[in-house]
Amino acid sequence: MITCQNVTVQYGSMKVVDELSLEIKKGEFFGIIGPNGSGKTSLLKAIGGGMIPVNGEIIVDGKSLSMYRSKDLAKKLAVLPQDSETAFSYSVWDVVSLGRYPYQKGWLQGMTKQDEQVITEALKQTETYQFRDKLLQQLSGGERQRVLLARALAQEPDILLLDEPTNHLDLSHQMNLLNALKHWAQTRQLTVVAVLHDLNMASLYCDRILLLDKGKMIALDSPTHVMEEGQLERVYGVSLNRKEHPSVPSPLITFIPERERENQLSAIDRLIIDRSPERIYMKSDKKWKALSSAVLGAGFRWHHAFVNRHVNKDYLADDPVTECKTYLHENGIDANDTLTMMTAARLEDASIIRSGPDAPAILVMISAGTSNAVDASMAYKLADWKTTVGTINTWVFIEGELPEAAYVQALMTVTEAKVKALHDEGIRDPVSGTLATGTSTDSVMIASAQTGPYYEYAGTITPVGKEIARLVYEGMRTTIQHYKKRMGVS
Ligand SMILES: Nc1ncnc2c1ncn2[C@@H]1O[C@H](COP(=O)(O)OP(=O)(O)OP(=O)(O)O)[C@@H](O)[C@H]1O
Repeated sequence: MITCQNVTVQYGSMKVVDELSLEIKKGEFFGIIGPNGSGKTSLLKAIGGGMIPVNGEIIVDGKSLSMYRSKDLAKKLAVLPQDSETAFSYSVWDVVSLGRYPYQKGWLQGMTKQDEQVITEALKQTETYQFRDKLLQQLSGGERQRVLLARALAQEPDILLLDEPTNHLDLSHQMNLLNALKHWAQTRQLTVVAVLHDLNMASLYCDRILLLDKGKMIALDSPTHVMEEGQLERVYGVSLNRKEHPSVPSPLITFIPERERENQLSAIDRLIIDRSPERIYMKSDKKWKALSSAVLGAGFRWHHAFVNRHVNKDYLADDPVTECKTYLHENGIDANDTLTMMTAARLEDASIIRSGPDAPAILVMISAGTSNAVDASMAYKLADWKTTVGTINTWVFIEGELPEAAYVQALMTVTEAKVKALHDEGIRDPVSGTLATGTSTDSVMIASAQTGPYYEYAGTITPVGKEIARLVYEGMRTTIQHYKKRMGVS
């Protein structure tokens, strides 16, 4: 529907769009992204007929743009420019009426009933109908933006060109506008070409995205392919992370601010450890990114503080989360920011050990009781609930930067080392009599400071994985030996 063939746009001798060739399909939501000055607006202006390329050709619906009469082009294509115009002394109704100009036959011909219907519909679609008698100057920036969109819609175009349409709009109006554009593209085959600065909005709404840099095409593809971390970092010159959107299959881009000037002490040395029979409490002035199955703060979360709380074997609360928050509150600990686990195991037996000087910097905490030890392969034979709670809680703090996949590998490494330690300590499932692989209520946390060396993987083949495995294995054995000694078993 729109074809650009070797299009070059210049200001004086400066090329701002450089030999660009592309096709935009009917009914497509097409995004243009790129840094400031990369030529997005210039390309949009050229497609809208507002700038004439010095080279190449733009074809709209099989006809060269240069062959269109201006009224015919205005019926086909409407533009929402970047800067709000300053025709402030017009009423909103009059501004939107201008959108009907291409349909008027003579100078003095008034509005037809149909024109009025189209204007009313455009005002309603953009939620500006209530402003129809107001002057443009009486509206806010975002309301004016929506009136100008209504004017573009009043042209009843097949193609809508929008330059940063969400500028000035609050979150709900941004979403409303983009949802409406997407809906019109899908239901009315409206072709939407939008310059967008917000990469996540572009990722969520566009069928395809053109990434421009210095007037050249860097990529033109679906959001999944264009939103490639390295490519965006090169073009925008910033550090960023790509994640997956939690509920739709679109990439999400998050930016990484320049790091705070790092304290001379390592993140592990900055952990203050407060240990008593009632709890093991670690806190830091620095936040750690943790993946855990904790009672409070489970999943991936950032935390300043960590609590491993001892509870009695007969602990029972209808709502352990609320009970846990109350406990923290009563002890002057901020519940919002504190990862919290519980264990019936005695904390006197717990091990807190640190890696050696030549290994990756890691701190491990393990508390363990094994009265409810279980062999996972026999667990289906057990009753759902046993009152004897032991629980092995394992914390691993890693001084380094880990991608999320490495957290999962670290989790496997911890589990493997734990199972081997239980095996070598001869811990058995009291019901089946077979060797235990854990207890029935174990919990685990992997935390990384996200500063320091980058560890792409954390399986047992890697130096960081080897050290995690060694510390967890040794710490687990020591803790279990303390437990056995106190219980008087060998
Ligand atoms: N009227 C003009 N005269 C001369 N140079 C211009 C003019 N308008 C834009 N330019 C230059 O052309 C280049 C491309 O500008 P353009 O507005 O197309 O970029 P953009 O990608 O839309 O940028 P932004 O994200 O800042 O809106 C820039 O270097 C800009 O300075």
